[in-house]
Amino acid sequence: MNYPEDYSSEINDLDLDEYKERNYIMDLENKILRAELKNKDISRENSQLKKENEILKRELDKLRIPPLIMGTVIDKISSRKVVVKSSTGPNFLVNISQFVDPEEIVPGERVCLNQQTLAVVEVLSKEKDYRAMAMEIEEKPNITFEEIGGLSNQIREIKEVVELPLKKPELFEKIGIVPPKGILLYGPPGTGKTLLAKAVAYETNASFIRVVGSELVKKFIGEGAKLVRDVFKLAKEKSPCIIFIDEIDAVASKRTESLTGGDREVQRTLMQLLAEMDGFDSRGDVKIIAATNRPDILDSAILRPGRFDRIIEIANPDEEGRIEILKIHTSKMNLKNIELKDVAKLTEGMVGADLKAVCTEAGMFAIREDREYIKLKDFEEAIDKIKSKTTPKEEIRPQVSLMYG
Ligand SMILES: Nc1ncnc2c1ncn2[C@@H]1O[C@H](COP(=O)(O)OP(=O)(O)OP(=O)(O)O)[C@@H](O)[C@H]1O
Repeated sequence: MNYPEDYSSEINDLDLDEYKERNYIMDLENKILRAELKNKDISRENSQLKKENEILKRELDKLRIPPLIMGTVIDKISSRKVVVKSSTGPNFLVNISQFVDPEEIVPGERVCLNQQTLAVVEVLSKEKDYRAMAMEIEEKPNITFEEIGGLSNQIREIKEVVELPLKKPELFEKIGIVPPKGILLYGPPGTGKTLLAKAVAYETNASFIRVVGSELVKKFIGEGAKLVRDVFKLAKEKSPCIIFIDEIDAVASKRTESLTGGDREVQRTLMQLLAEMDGFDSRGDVKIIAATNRPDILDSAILRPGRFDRIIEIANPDEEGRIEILKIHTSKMNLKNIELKDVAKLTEGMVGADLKAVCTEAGMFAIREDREYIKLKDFEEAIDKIKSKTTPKEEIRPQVSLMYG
């Protein structure tokens, strides 16, 4: 069919308008798609930040909770009033907080008192009692030496002084030497001291009890020495057992002349620790591993022979060490064109805990970009992020005179 000329140009105009409109719609659709992707990204980041916020809030709450006083119920006067013998000494007639079921409170029960009001705010069950007593108990921690990077010399030494006496005590008897009772690991935070102690427990089929020095003396006022006694008692029950005392400097720093109340508490706790160590047989199947970031402030009494008489440095990892640690933490990650040597070069000064954080963070960068593999750029960004959060770790060594009393 033939159209008059002016009619066909009308169709062309129509086509052009339609074309423009379609382009405009496509443009809008693209914009919507990009906005949706951006929105997804932001909400993913938002939920990540929310999670981080939750964790930080919980940490803050923990820090805000004032220490509680522990005590034992002696007598129940009425449904909401009891006499409690506090761990600090005196007996108190106190109220039971409305959050506690008064039925649970019977004479002999261990309870926690609020420091200000002295009201009973918590009842400690036997199991909870131990937990609250700053002990973390693991029947058999699931960490092997293969999961620890860059510490092969230290692992060899630990094997000699802890594993061998536990596995072959008769060897020491035959030769006629006494294996060390305790070893002290010292080095910056996050270098793998706890990891090492756990791996020793795993390799020797021992249970693992972890106590934190600062919690022994600060969590429950007046209970430090009793906690130490309980730790050793429990270790004997659970033997073979590794007792791991983290932050030992909190209970074993050099004695000062004038003692405040808090210092006296620390002193009592330290004395109990020394007495417990002196009292047990080094050929037995309880071994003590202590850790500190501050060997320079330790009281020489704890380093005497028969106590912590092996001192092992767990220093910042060197480049080889960092490669080994990175290998461990990236073993399940999908890496593309990455030489761990290059990553190790960029992470000078970082410890194991930082390197683990770098690996996780690099993975997060890939996820944020909806990628299923991780590239070097993710690591570079992750390193920048972790470096901006951490301060360089100082190396502090024990004074030689301290090492041998
Ligand atoms: N040498 C290492 N090899 C592999 N991973 C490590 C190493 N060091 C640290 N890490 C990682 O960092 C985490 C924290 O390390 P760990 O708790 O053992 O350090 P730490 O020296 O005990 O620190 P702190 O002094 O703060 O208690 C470990 O769970 C592990 O994931």
